[in-house]
Amino acid sequence: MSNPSLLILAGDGIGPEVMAEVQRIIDWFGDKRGLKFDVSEDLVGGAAYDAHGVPLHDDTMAKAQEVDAVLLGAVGGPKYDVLDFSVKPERGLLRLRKEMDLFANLRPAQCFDALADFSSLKKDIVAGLDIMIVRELTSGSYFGEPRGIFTENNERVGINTQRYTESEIDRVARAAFELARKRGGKLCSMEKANVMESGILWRDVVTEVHEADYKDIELSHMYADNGAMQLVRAPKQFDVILTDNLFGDLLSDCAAMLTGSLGMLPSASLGAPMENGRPKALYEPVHGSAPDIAGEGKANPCACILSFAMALRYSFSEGGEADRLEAAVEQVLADGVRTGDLMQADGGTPATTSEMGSAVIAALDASL
Ligand SMILES: NC(=O)C1=CN([C@@H]2O[C@H](COP(=O)(O)OP(=O)(O)OC[C@H]3O[C@@H](n4cnc5c(N)ncnc54)[C@H](O)[C@@H]3O)[C@@H](O)[C@H]2O)C=CC1
Ligand SMILES: CC(C)CC(=O)C(=O)O
Ligand SMILES: [Mg+2]
Repeated sequence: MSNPSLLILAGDGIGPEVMAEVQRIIDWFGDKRGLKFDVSEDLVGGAAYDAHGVPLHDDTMAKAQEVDAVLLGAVGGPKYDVLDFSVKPERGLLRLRKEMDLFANLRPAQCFDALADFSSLKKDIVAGLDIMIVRELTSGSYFGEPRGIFTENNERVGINTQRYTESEIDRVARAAFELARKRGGKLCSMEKANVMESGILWRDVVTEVHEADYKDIELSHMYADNGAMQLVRAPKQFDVILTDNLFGDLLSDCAAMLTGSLGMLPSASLGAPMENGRPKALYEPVHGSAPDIAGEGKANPCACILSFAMALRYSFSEGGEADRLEAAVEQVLADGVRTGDLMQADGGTPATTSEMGSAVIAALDASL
């Protein structure tokens, strides 16, 4: 039988820096655990634009459709801000998400004990925090038509459209209810049903799905603005949060700071099952290309490393190995190893991106 296939799209800014550490960890699993992958690499975002004049080449898109999973670093950067929106780096990522139909974006926010002091909130509010944000990823404001910058009455008008169909809400709601069933049995759905028709439909459909198939789950609804406030007031009231594309983007960056740093947050973008029964999948950190620290060896690779742990769990049925990798990251943090984003007042050991990667590998070795 052939090895499972992985396509690595490191992208821009700190993307290649954090992905280099993940590649060392992939090699470790091959050498030490006999878990070998057929790894190929390609370009996305600004890197693809520089090479091909488009943020995602058709050949790369085709490869992404064929592999068992895609790992992505990050896209974008100030160099590309002047580009027409149709070829901006971020469009490459949006195209991947849309054409792979990765409708459920799982963004766990977990506060490791060693980082409870780094949160923007008091330790007792975040210690032990473990929530899962399920963000709809292929529709809503980032994809709705019409979109563009038009001229009306001699002035420019920028338009984006928040659009959701029942079936789009239904499928992501089911994904979130299934997760809630495996976790704490609680789901909070967030929208703005008070001021948006798409929010009214969202609330209706989530309620219908609940009534039909998930009555064992405790369902609540919350306006997303209150949700943002509750998330920083008392985050442990939540288990699974279900929300749309735009609100999910904002709420998950907000949740990042509960865990200590945006550099800690992984994500899995999942679609419908493939022939092998595993979902179509792309794994990527929640953070972007961090141009302010790119090229300096300062980036925290943990978000990308933990995204690979999610790949082990969801794409390769290797829950035990995912646990091993997550425990290694937790151990390294407990040992006080700190990239710059985690350096505050606890006098930990400063680490570069690659020193953090080496520490995780040492912890993996110690786990054998
Ligand atoms: N999935 C993706 O590829 C995403 C791409 N972007 C793009 O990235 C570019 C920069 O966007 P920003 O708004 O600055 O967001 P960002 O997430 O790149 O950075 C925000 C802040 O967090 C810090 N940060 C992020 N990741 C870090 C890490 N691993 N270790 C240490 N510090 C980290 C950065 O230094 C910066 O101060 C833009 O072009 C944006 O469109 C933004 C978000 C997601
Ligand atoms: C396409 C991305 C740049 C949007 C974003 O910030 C995200 O998905 O987290
Ligand atoms: Mg974002």
